[in-house]
Amino acid sequence: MFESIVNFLSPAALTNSILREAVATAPGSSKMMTRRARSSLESAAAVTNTPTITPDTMEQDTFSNNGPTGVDFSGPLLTPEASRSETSSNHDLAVAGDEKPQTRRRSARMTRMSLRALENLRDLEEENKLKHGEASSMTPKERTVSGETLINSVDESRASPSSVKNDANMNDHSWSQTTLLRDTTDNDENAHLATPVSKRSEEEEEAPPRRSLRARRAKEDEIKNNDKDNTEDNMEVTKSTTKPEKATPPRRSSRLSLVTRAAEVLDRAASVLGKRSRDAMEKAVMQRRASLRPRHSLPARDALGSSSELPDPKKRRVSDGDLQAKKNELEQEASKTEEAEKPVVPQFRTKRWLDQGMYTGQERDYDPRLNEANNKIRAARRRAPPEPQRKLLPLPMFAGERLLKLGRDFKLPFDVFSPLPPGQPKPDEWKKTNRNVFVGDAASFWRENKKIELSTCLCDEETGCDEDCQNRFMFYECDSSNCRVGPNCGNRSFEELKQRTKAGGKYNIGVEVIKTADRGYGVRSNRTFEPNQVIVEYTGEIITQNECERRMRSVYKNNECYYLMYFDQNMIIDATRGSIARFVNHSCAPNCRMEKWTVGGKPRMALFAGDRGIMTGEELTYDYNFDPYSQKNVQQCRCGAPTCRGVLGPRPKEREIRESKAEQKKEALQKKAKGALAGTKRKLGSVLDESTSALNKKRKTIKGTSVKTTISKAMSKAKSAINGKKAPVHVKKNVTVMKTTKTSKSMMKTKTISKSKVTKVATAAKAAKATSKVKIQQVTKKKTAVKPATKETKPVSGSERVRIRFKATARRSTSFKKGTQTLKAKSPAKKTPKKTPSKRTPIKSPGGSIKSKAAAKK
Ligand SMILES: C[S@@+](CC[C@H](N)C(=O)[O-])C[C@H]1O[C@@H](n2cnc3c(N)ncnc32)[C@H](O)[C@@H]1O
Repeated sequence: MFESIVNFLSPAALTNSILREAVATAPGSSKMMTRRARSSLESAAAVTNTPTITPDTMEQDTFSNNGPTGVDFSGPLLTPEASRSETSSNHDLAVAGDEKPQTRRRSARMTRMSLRALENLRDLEEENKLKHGEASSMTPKERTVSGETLINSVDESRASPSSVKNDANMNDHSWSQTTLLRDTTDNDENAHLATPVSKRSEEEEEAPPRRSLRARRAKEDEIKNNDKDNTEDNMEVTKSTTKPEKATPPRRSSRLSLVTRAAEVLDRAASVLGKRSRDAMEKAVMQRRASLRPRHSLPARDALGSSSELPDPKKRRVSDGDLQAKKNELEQEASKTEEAEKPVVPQFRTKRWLDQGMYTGQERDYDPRLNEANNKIRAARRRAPPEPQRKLLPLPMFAGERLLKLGRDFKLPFDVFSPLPPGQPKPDEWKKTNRNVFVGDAASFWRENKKIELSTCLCDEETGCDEDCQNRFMFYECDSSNCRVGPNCGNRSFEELKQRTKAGGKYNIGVEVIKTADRGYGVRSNRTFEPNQVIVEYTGEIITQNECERRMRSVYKNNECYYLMYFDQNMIIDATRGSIARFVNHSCAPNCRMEKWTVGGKPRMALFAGDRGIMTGEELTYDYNFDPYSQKNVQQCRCGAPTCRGVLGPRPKEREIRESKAEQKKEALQKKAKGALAGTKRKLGSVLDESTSALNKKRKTIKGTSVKTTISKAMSKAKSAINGKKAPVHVKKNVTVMKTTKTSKSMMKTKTISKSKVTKVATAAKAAKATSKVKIQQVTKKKTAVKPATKETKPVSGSERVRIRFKATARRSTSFKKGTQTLKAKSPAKKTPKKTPSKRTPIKSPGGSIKSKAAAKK
């Protein structure tokens, strides 16, 4: 292999070899040379720009010009020192000019081969001369210093086969570096330059074999035969060097590297041999000597820390500064790699243990009227030193002095008790309003009832406004204008609702929308409600009947759900845009009631808990008292109650009865109206228009009685009540217009509202009973002096006040019965809807419908 490389790399050496063969084939005549050999030499010289060593030139050079050796080679190459110096020099040049040191080594080998050939020639010459009796030009001493000696000396110095392999190792450095750099992170041991090639190279450096020329040539032939076979393998190896893990056999890569290097060196040798001058050589030698430095200045192999930095004989000549910089660089890379490989330790948040559970608010100065955020702010303001955090949950019974003294509703979080199922949809097309809004003509049609506003209950602070409260009977909410009890009054539901909802939060609002299985959306409670406690107000747009019919024809004609409800004064409340109460469904066995109350002189609707109260998570329902007005609008009821009527509204049989009775009434009224039009005196309460509206119908059914008569009757009843007689109560028989409810209040209303001519007002009896506590003889004596309460403007004495109240109560009781007539008489006819709606509207009546209907008649 060595020989083949030498021949391959050095055409000059090849030339000399051929020359030597030529001479050997023609012993005895140095000048006799075959034409073939000469042409070979000339062609070789042409390739290498080397002067052809023909016998002529050889004779000229050898014997005339250059002393004993007679060859124009650079002197230092002939000694080991010179050889080493040139190695260093070439290396330096290579570093400076990006050249590789192999160039120098091959020139040395070429020189050696040339010398060897020249020595052989000289030996042959000598022998010829001896044969021909010529004196040898060489001294015996010079003969000993023959080509072999020089070759040996060169071999000993550097140019041994091992050094060639070492060169191969150098050539393979790029491969080794690539591979070993990759291996650095995997295995530090691999980081050393302990590749098989380098190891072998080192071993051979330690004990370089002295092979004979013949052995080398034999090996050369053998390698030549193998070279062809290995060429393809070498190419594959080149590709495989880019693969990180698959390290190719070092021998293959050395060959590959040698082949590539050989191609480079072949070109370089031609240029170097042709251009290099003696001066340049001497200069290079001088530089090389200057660059020699003691080996101990190099860092230890281990200290380099990376296989790519492990020094080989050439690398050690890098300056200390470069090595240090390289070392630092590698250390930084290693540290980066270590950092990158460090496992990421997740940062866990400190667990915050619960110190309060379902009994929220018990451990704090908690105001249930405020929400959590405001309570925190409040607590922060009031709390001077920070309270030590409790380690244990306190028992509810030891909730604190404040709880024992003041008391507080137990609040189980509704979402803990009954969480909403996941994925609950929310109604998207819902426009919310929490107050009534008058739309269109409704504002001009509607007016406050100032008379009722002046009603004042007779309750005192001891009893509060309990079930006997006069205002409560009348569905009037107490306030400062009609009640003297104050905050302890129990008849201020809407005020309580206002304060509760103002605090905010789901608990305070108390209801939330849910999606039911088969009835669309519904409403359920977030908390418990006591019996008859207000839950949520029903608000929306207040519209006239005409507007309602218009909407039904155009806007809601394809709707399945209607949010219409009778309100007040022939008005309808449309909660299509309204409060959350619009989602409350119907049930034939409801747990809530819808009631209309007068608050501050204005009617308002609200949902109240039933007599059983409401538990957390219950769905809220009330009886729609639905009046479909048309078979087409009848809807199937899915309330699931055992007493379910099957449809929204009354049972079909009931409805038929209702409808037939309504027809009869209608006909009777029409007859009366015709009679009136024919010249008969028209009575109050007769038909004003031919509308088939339910509201109109209601008005038509009530016959008028004079206020005077009513008052006198009420007074007589009051007297009899005072004297211990029971006031006669006539229960209404006709249920077509009004429906009864289960509450005592509504029962009372039911009794009071009747179309009977002798309607007796239970409230009058109640009021009379209340006034029986005071002496009312004066009242009876001076009853003609009683003035209407509405005109009372100046302060009056206590007895007078009682008297006035009595009269007011009597007037109210008559207004239930005949208020409609009064209002009709007072209200302008043009404001009353006159046209009969072509299509009846399915409108709900509130649970407290009797009262609301009564109010509507006023
Ligand atoms: C005021 S809305 C109630 C809220 C309605 N469920 C929704 O999704 O908007 C009245 C409508 O609800 C439906 N509904 C209410 N209660 C029902 C019941 N018990 N059975 C069947 N449908 C009912 C009817 O379609 C009715 O027209």
